[in-house]
Amino acid sequence: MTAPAIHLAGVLQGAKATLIDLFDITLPGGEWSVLLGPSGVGKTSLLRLLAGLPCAARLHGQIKAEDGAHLAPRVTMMAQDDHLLPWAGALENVTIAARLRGERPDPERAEALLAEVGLGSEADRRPAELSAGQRQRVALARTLYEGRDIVLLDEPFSALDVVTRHQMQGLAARLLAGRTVVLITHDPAEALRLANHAWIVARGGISPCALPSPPPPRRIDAPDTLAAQADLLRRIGLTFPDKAA
Ligand SMILES: Nc1ncnc2c1ncn2[C@@H]1O[C@H](COP(=O)(O)OP(=O)(O)OP(=O)(O)O)[C@@H](O)[C@H]1O
Repeated sequence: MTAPAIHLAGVLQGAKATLIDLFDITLPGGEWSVLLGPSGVGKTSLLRLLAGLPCAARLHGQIKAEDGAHLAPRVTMMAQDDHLLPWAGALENVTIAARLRGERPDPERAEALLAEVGLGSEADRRPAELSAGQRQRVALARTLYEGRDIVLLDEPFSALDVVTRHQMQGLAARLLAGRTVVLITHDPAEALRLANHAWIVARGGISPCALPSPPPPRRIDAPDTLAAQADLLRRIGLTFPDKAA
């Protein structure tokens, strides 16, 4: 089965007020869709609803795979918190979901993924012995290990230094090619590097953003990428003074 498109439509309702007013979007199958928007607007809530996880917000509307099959069994989500088991080493954490499902783990594949995220020599170290960025890379390896058709990434590279972040973006783009990926980020450069499609999430709804024509992963220093980044920054509310202050 190929990675499906996802249709999301409706109104996202928070505990006290509407979070996102009427939206109707389709996230194309087998490509990266990036969601940007202000803190607290409801991006993580949307991802949790997509994953079938408990959520304080309610969607009055629908989320469905365009191929009609159930979403939840085909989804894996990398949350903002790494959610690593504190008593397990990095390698065990990569295979934890499979083991909880009663599946036989594949340590060679897990080791290869840990090596890909630059942690080949840290396989036995527990989360408390790793830096925040290293923990985030273990969580990325765990997400990649799951091998699902639909991959939800909630600010997956936020704890990484700029060079490691660039490497992990390239790795994720390569290893998740052909999957339906939904990425939340606050980083316009990251959005422009990775997005096939980008959306701005706001109280008034969800609207698409224009992207440069070269396919991702794009060069972050290309002139059209930099111009699109300035446009995106304006759209998410940054104002540029005419002269440097
Ligand atoms: N467990 C919860 N109980 C009650 N309200 C919650 C809970 N989690 C989130 N909220 C509220 O729901 C709203 C949307 O939160 P959500 O985490 O989806 O926003 P977000 O756009 O992902 O923000 P950020 O970019 O800061 O991660 C916020 O107003 C938040 O305060």
